[in-house]
Amino acid sequence: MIEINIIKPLNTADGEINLAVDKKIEDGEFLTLFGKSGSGKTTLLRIIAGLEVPESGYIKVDNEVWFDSKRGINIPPQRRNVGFVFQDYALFPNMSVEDNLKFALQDKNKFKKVDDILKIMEIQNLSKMKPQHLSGGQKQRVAVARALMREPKILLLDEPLSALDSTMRQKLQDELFFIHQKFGIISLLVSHDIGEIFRLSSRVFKISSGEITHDGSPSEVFANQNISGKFKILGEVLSIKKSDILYIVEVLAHNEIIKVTAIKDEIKELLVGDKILLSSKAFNPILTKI
Ligand SMILES: Nc1ncnc2c1ncn2[C@@H]1O[C@H](COP(=O)(O)OP(=O)(O)OP(=O)(O)O)[C@@H](O)[C@H]1O
Repeated sequence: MIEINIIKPLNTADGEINLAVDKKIEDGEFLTLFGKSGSGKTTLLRIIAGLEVPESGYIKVDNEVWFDSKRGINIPPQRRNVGFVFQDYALFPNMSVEDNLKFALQDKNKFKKVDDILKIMEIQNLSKMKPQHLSGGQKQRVAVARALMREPKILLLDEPLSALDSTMRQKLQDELFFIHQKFGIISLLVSHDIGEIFRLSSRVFKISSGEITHDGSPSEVFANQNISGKFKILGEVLSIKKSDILYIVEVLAHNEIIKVTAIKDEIKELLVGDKILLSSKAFNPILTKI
């Protein structure tokens, strides 16, 4: 279990805000941090990894104190049992895949583990290759493999899949979920992709200006529980155009563009780029084999 109660002032484009978090994260949780750019998501991961120091508070993991401002405790990053995966892979370009993984090992007698992890991630065939010859999906698999080398208690995933195309993204989502289950790791993911969040997370923190405003399951955090629609689909607003007394909203959902008519009240707070839930009460689906 992670117990975190910290405050850290952040200098943002909108002035100084306080990143203030007081939460417990249980073993086995797959937690996603969701929120606007600059709300403090990456900083929270970096604080847990020991790469940023809070102004005050404490972080305990399984009753081991990693940080306590009052007691002057701040365990360095290399002694915190975390694996970190970034969007840009951060692999050593001049080292082979195998050497990238070996580098992460503290105990050099454990080289056999490299083979085990290569096998689990299905990248044995890449072991002698250098990162520049790998595709984005392969690089990210290597980055996840490297993060697993020290058997982390916590896996910190900072938008790890956002540079990948949707097919590769879904494949790696499945793999991240498999790893999470297999190793019994607490996974903390930063993601802007609502589909991804629903697929992976057991719990979501919605962060706004440094504060966790919502904490719950994906459907509790995103879906309006009062909607009793028979059919629901997540989408993103592409455009909002006025047409006589109505508005036409173009929504991207599962790579399809859907045009929806809306009244003024419905589009009042809607902006292009907003994630939305599209639902219908009277719905008669037609099944077609493809
Ligand atoms: N050590 C620091 N001291 C003060 N301010 C910081 C520090 N680190 C980051 N910030 C500021 O805090 C704000 C939040 O940054 P952070 O990277 O955590 O946001 P984010 O929610 O991850 O955004 P994005 O989705 O764009 O990655 C930014 O405005 C950043 O400049």
